[in-house]
Order: sequence, then C-alpha cells, then structure tokens
Amino acid sequence: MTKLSVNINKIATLRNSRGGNIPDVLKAAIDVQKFGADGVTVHPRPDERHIRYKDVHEIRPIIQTELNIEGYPSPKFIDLVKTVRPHQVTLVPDPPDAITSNSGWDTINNLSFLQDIIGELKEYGIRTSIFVDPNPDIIINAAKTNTDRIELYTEPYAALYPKDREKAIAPFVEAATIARDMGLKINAGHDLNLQNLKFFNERIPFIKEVSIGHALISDALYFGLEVTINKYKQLLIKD
Ligand SMILES: CC(=O)[C@@H](O)[C@H](O)COP(=O)(O)O
Ligand SMILES: NCC(=O)COP(=O)(O)O
Repeated sequence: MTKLSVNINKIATLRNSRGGNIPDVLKAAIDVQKFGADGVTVHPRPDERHIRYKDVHEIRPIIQTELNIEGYPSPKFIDLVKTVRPHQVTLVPDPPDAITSNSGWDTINNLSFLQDIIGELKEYGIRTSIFVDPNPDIIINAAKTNTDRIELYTEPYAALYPKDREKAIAPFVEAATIARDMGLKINAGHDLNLQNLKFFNERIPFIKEVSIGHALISDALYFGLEVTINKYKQLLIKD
C-alpha cells in the first residue's frame, strides 16, 4: 500500500486564525496516526502562519509513524531539522511569501546547493526528498543531488484531471519512470484528493508515499477525521 502522510498545516492555520489552542495541533497529530495515517507532514514557513517551529518540536516525541518536515532550506529550517531529526525532510523551493508551494526545484541551476544540503542532512541520518515538477531534465538532475527520493508536485495533475485525466497523468508517469530507473524512490503531493488519488496511484503503482493536507482536512469537516483518513487509505491499496 502507498503510504499516506497527513499534512496538518491546515489545522494549525485554523488554530492561528483565532489565537488560543483550538483545534489542538498536537492532538491532531496523535489522532491522525491513531486513525491510520502512516505519517505526519508539517511545512513550517518563515512567518509561521501555518505550523509553528514550536509545534514541530512538540510533535516530534508523539510520532509513532513517520515525521516528514517540508520546507525551504534556510539556515533556521536546517537548524530545526537537525534538532528535531524527522524521518524525512522534503526540500521545497518556496519563496517566503508564497501562499502555498507553487513549483518544484530547478535541479539544474541549484545542483550544488542541493548536493550540499542533502549531504548535510544525510550526515544526520535523515532521509531526503526534493519537490520537483515532472520534467525529465529536472528528474535526471535530481538524481545527481544524491537525494533518496523526489516528491512530484501534483498540482498540474490535479488541475487537469477533471477535464482529461489521461493527459494529466502522462508527464507524471514518464517522470516517475525515469526517476525509478535512476534509483530514486518517489513521493507525490499537492492538491491530491478523493477524486484524483486512485487513478494517480494506479498509474504509478511504485509510488512510496503521498502527503495530503488541504483536501483531506476539508473533507474531514464533512466526514470526520477518522472516516476521511480511511477513505483516502482505501484509494491507496495496491492490487
Ligand atoms: C510542499 C507542498 O506540496 C505543499 O503542498 C505544502 O506542504 C502544503 O502546505 P500548505 O497547505 O501549508 O500550503
Ligand atoms: N507535500 C504536499 C503536502 O504535504 C500537502 O499538499 P496539499 O494536499 O495540502 O495540497
């Protein structure tokens, strides 16, 4: 089964909108695991408008599955992950003011930067993943960074899926196949949801993990967190 890592940023966003501690992010991290998630994803940003650095420290000890920390590798972020020691770090090239992640790394122009950061994280025994667009040249260069995994940025897939799912998936199958042949493991995420997830997982059956937040937390408003996680997990079963 492809692993489901639940991104709890949106729970922190809701909490931050009022101050106080409702909803409780720590409890959510405990509960998503209890309800069947295979991991917890957090993406701290410099202004801490979503998950806060303090949350990440508090979440670490209650992780019984896997913790994936996503983010731009600023010195502050690198200090955080070296202290917290998650199972996986996903490097994302977001500018500080981006509303959400909106593209993958240019692995050609950032090759030596990524090699250095990835080398540093590996010294700490942290598995690495880099967020990338499904572009063959980008994937070929991703392999040169020595990263363990790539995370395919699936927003373009999600956007096109309702109109033409074959056209939407084609570049992702090609990119994933190149990555696999180069020895990389593959994660995916961004805008995956109950409608588009099953097809993605069927067409790229060797995918290791998806991280899902925005749609999953929104679905939980209607179905509740436990039922929602179960619905997503059902879509990730491999034949
Ligand atoms: C790296 C990535 O794909 C993003 O989807 C991100 O982690 C989502 O987090 P936000 O919901 O806080 O934008
Ligand atoms: N890495 C993707 C992620 O964590 C969640 O993205 P989204 O489901 O909130 O779009």
